[in-house]
Amino acid sequence: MKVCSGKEMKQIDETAIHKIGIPGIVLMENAVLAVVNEIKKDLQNIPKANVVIFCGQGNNGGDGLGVARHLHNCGMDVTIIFIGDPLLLKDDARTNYNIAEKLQIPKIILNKDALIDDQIATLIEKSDLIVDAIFGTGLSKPVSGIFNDLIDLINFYGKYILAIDIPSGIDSETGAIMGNAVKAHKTVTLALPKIGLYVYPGTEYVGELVIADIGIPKEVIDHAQLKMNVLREEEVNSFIPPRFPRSNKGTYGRVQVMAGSKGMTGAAALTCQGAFRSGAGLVSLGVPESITDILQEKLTEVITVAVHDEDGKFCRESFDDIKPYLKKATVIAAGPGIGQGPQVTEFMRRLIKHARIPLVIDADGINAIAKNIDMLRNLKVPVVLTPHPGEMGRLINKSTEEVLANPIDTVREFCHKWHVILVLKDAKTIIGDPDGQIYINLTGNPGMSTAGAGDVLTGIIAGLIGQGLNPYKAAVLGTFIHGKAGDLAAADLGQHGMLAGDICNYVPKAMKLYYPSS
Ligand SMILES: NC(=O)C1=CN([C@@H]2O[C@H](COP(=O)(O)OP(=O)(O)OC[C@H]3O[C@@H](n4cnc5c(N)ncnc54)[C@H](O)[C@@H]3O)[C@@H](O)[C@H]2O)[C@H](O)CC1
Ligand SMILES: [K+]
Repeated sequence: MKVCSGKEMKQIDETAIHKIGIPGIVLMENAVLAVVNEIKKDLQNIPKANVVIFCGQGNNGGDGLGVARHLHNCGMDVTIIFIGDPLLLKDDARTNYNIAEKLQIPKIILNKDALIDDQIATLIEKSDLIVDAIFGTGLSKPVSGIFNDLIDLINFYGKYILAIDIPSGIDSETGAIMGNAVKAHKTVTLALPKIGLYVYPGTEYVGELVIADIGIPKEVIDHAQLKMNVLREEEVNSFIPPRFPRSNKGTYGRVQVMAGSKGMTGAAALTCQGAFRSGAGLVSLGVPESITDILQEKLTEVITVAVHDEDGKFCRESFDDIKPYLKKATVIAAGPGIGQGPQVTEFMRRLIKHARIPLVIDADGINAIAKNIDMLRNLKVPVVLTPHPGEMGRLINKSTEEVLANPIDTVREFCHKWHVILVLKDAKTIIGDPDGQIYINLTGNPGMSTAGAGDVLTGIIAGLIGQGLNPYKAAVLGTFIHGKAGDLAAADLGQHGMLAGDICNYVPKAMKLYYPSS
């Protein structure tokens, strides 16, 4: 599903109004009715519920004023708290204000210099529900003064809070908290979800997210050519590579894994298992000679190929040994547990230079690239890199903090510059492609912060590419399934003790949720 910034939403809104001819008040009324619908569900067991609606002087406030009218009509006890100057209201918001005034819905007007007295606190304390319609996508500067104090007060009483479009105080494009923000239990976002609802820290203020259709034509949304996306549960099935009744192991690809070093055999094993668990037909593991026996012992289904070894690590000559096997493979997964050093870097350089099938590169494979970024020049095949923020920082000579301060732009710029697919792993993993498309992943949990989880992801993505999925879709689906497997593992075992191997073992069940015939 497409996701947008406030600016993009405004543009879409204007196209619907001015080019298509849908009156703005129709869109606002659709928004209002969607919010009212949610409120009725939330308050169904409370007769004559007490609702306080905080309204700003923009269109978000206009939505809130419309909601006040409908709830008043249903017999609820509604109070509007309007912050700002009613004379500055425009168009549709003014219309809803005038209607509320004619209906004499109880209202308190606070100008921006007003003092918040006990009356407001008492109203909040007595309420069954608070509606936050102070700011929506039009938030343009940090929240201060009376707005800041009101937000503190709204959050203080622990009442059920429903935010319209986006909790007031969150930047719709970056998810930044602009000084202070309403901590909602539910957010009803209008038309398309806003980026800031999915990105930290804003995402922690959203509560349950409801996406409300307000009648903007599909054509208008398509025309906007939005680049931000989330993969929603109902879309997953269309990404999963099919199983065919008449097929054999060759149908589902051969993944060539290059992983492991002395003391790091587990990384190689998990990568191979990740590939198999996501549905790969064959997995072959190229591994430094001295640790081959250990991996043969660990891995029953995997073919192992011993390659030249220097101090238990891959080296320049390892590539010559693996070259004949690359001809038979569909995709390469390289990097987990390979360690560091000049020989490892040289191995990675040769692998990237000569590969003629897609590559998925993780961990020390990425560190090798960071030492010699020129390896990424003139790529002839799709390359998927799966860095965590630290590895990402090394790729672009920035600190982890700098990467985390702006993860989406970081991904976008790197993908564009180097023509690669990037999976920036974090609590909300971001997946970018060279054309500027970005997915924010919504699955996963803190239990997945455990050694080896990344190796499993590398294997899953490679396994999906092996089954014929295009590498970007494989990166998006692989990240989603990896997170879902983690969620299933956590549901069964709890977050504290789950292991990377558990995540791997739940991958088949995670895929089965979206491909039930398997
Ligand atoms: N998605 C749609 O198609 C529809 C959205 N609707 C709603 O409209 C808002 C966006 O409305 P807009 O008027 O552009 O902005 P806001 O209401 O968010 O606020 C603007 C208002 O607030 C002032 N302001 C901004 N930041 C601050 C600040 N930090 N301190 C004080 N004042 C501030 C600004 O100057 C303006 O006066 C969208 O979110 C939806 O809720 C439509 O109702 C339906 C169609
Ligand atoms: K709001």
